[in-house]
Amino acid sequence: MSSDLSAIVLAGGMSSRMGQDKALIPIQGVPLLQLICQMAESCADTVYVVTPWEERYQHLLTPKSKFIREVTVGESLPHGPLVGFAQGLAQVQTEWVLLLACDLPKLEVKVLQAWAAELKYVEEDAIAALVCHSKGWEPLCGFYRHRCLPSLMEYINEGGRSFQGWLKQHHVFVLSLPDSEMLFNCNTPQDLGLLQ
Ligand SMILES: Nc1nc2c(ncn2[C@@H]2O[C@H](COP(=O)(O)OP(=O)(O)OP(=O)(O)O)[C@@H](O)[C@H]2O)c(=O)[nH]1
Repeated sequence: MSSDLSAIVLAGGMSSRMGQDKALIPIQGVPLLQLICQMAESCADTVYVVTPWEERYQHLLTPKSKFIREVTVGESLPHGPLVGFAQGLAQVQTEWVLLLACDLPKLEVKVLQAWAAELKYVEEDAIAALVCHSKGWEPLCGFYRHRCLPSLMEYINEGGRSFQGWLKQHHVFVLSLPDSEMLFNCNTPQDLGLLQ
């Protein structure tokens, strides 16, 4: 296991609320998925894009990114971000993984890098380092220890599909909430309108 950091970017959602593929929406001329991969590259050695649709995103790959093809596991795709994350994590070798959704247009490199620098202070028994807000943990913009995989698989195999439900069973290190809107999720055409 390497002590370096890798990143997983999830790009297997249906974007049903947006009505068009969120990963392909240009933000200042750059497709959102590509933008997220560029940000992830600023702190991770390798960026893994977990998706069932490699062909659709082939042209967006950045120099340090590669695909992990998501497969069905007895249920039709999409099976949700928790299963997508587990399939990605099973292929990754680093001690820590930065997990990112592909719909975070206000992500900030300097905050990701500051958080990554804090990982050396995370208690040994913590399985993740995440921001906590009023609705619970922010699971799709934070860090996970690779050794959370057995517990994650057990939770999934018992039918669990909720990050909050799984995280509730564990100790999680609290990352400082950024004093910006960088966790803004772009889910709907109205959200997109707020960006312009
Ligand atoms: N790999 C993978 N990623 C997923 C899956 N479901 C959601 N995601 C990703 O998880 C992140 C958050 O997704 P959501 O906004 O909750 O769901 P969505 O399917 O993209 O959008 P809606 O259909 O509007 O709910 C996005 O980066 C999605 O691409 C999945 O089954 N597999």
